[in-house]
Amino acid sequence: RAAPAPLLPADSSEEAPGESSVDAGAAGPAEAPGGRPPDEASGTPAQALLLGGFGRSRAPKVRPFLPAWLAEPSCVAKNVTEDLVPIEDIPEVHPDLQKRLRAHGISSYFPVQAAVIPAVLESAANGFLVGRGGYRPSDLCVSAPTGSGKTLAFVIPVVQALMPRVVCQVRALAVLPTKELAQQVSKVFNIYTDATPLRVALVTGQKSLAKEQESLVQKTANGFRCLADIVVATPGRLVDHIDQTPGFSLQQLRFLVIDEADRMMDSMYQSWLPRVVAAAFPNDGAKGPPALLQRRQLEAVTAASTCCPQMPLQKLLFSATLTQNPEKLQQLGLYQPRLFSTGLARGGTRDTGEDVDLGGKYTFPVGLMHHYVPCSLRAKPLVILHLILDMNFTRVLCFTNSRENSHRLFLLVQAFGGVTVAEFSSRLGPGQRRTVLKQFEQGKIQLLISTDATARGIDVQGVQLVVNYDAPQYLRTYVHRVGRTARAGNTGQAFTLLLKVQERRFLQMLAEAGAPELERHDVPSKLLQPLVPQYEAALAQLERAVKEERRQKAA
Ligand SMILES: Nc1ncnc2c1ncn2[C@@H]1O[C@H](COP(=O)(O)OP(=O)(O)OP(=O)(O)O)[C@@H](O)[C@H]1O
Repeated sequence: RAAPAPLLPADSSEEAPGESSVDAGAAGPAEAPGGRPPDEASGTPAQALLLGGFGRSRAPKVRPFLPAWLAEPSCVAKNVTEDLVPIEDIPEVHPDLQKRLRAHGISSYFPVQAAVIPAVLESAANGFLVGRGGYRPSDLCVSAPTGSGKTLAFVIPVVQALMPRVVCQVRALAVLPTKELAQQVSKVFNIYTDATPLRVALVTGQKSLAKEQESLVQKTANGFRCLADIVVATPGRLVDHIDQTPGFSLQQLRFLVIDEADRMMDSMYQSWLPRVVAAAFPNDGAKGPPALLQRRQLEAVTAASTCCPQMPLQKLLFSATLTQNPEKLQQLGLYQPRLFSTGLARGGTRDTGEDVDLGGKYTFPVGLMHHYVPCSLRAKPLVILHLILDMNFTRVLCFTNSRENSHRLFLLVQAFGGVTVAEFSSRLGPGQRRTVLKQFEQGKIQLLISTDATARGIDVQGVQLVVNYDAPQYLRTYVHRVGRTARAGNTGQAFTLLLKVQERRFLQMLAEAGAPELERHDVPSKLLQPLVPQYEAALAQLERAVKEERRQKAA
């Protein structure tokens, strides 16, 4: 079996954990040190069949060759407790916004904010209609750990850049993968636009299309009036409005924020971006002399193309797990991109050929402690009950890999009693999901059992513990799940329950990602024993509940 060497191993473990560790024995001939072909290096004649020598050795790791902007990012400190920048040290931020920040208990910027806010403000230094010196500003990509304050890193400069606008038009669009996340981001925009004339609209499908249309445009005697400066949307609903809302125009769009950018590039979401970009340019193409500041589809940058200032469409990408795969990033059509990163750069640059290794593949919050619990399939529910009942955690977020698993575990814990428990998955309607999250935030729910619907971006204060009841399949999923705790400089714990067969691959996947070593946490059976009688009664009750649900479904 000759496995081709991965072109871009930087992303491989994300898609298929463990596959990056191809052993040399199976991988076929690899190049020997010094670049000689293997036969020559070993002195073995070509075509010779080697008997014995079955020792395994690791195939040399292929280093990705990255474009300079990816290989040489602007480095951002990752410790949000140490590298704070007092608000007054960034005087470019409008005094009203500074006041608002203080009113919300923020006296210093986190490192990612201190780096990104001035960069975005600089690109709008001459007003939002043209970039500095009339040139189109760079698109920005930001890769920083979960809970490091990426939301404010775009909210503050976008609000400030749009504050002097005279006519209401959609000038900023933030696209997020889920309704809950979009709602969370629109809340933050609302806080900072509150005392300004700017209006924020949320389009996620939580309300009817007609209701959302009413918040976007108003019919007038001679056309339509725009009612939103900033639109926060999920991709599907956004495309619905592009197609079906008369008068909804993105032709004045100045900022396109793509939060959770790696997720938004996944195949299921891909088609929304070309639709938005097409909607941001005039329909009549590039024929005829352009009107002042009229945007034209980007061609080669030449003296002629830069002499007519046009309103830029600047893309701002954010994620804790931003891909380094240039092919994936290319789909976004980034313009002279700039990367801010807390430790992503690896790979050679064309100029120096040197490696820039800033640590692991992704960075984790400094206050996060990672553990794993070796256990059998049967003991899993007991282990989670032990963690909650005996270790006194009061706000626990527990992830499973499917909504069925979430539901059953929820029914089981509920039947066991003694824990306030709820589930969160697509089984619930949007309204119910909102209520559950609110109750969890208010501390009314001790254990929230969830699918990956809450794995990304959701910012719930005070989560002390994340449990991976089912081990996540992908590295990215792990990063986001455990990132629901230890946010904004707080500490937190993450426990992953691992079956014997999962242990080696999982630990290897995390080691390759640069996660701090997972501490092994054994739960001896004598600690679980006292829970067994009540647990068995709960199992019997679960069986009855599942049968009843099946009966109701069939009826
Ligand atoms: N400068 C600051 N000082 C104190 N708290 C802050 C600051 N900036 C942000 N926060 C708080 O930190 C928390 C995490 O911020 P945010 O949700 O923006 O993180 P994030 O980097 O987007 O995380 P994720 O990758 O999980 O989406 C929020 O509760 C936010 O209010």
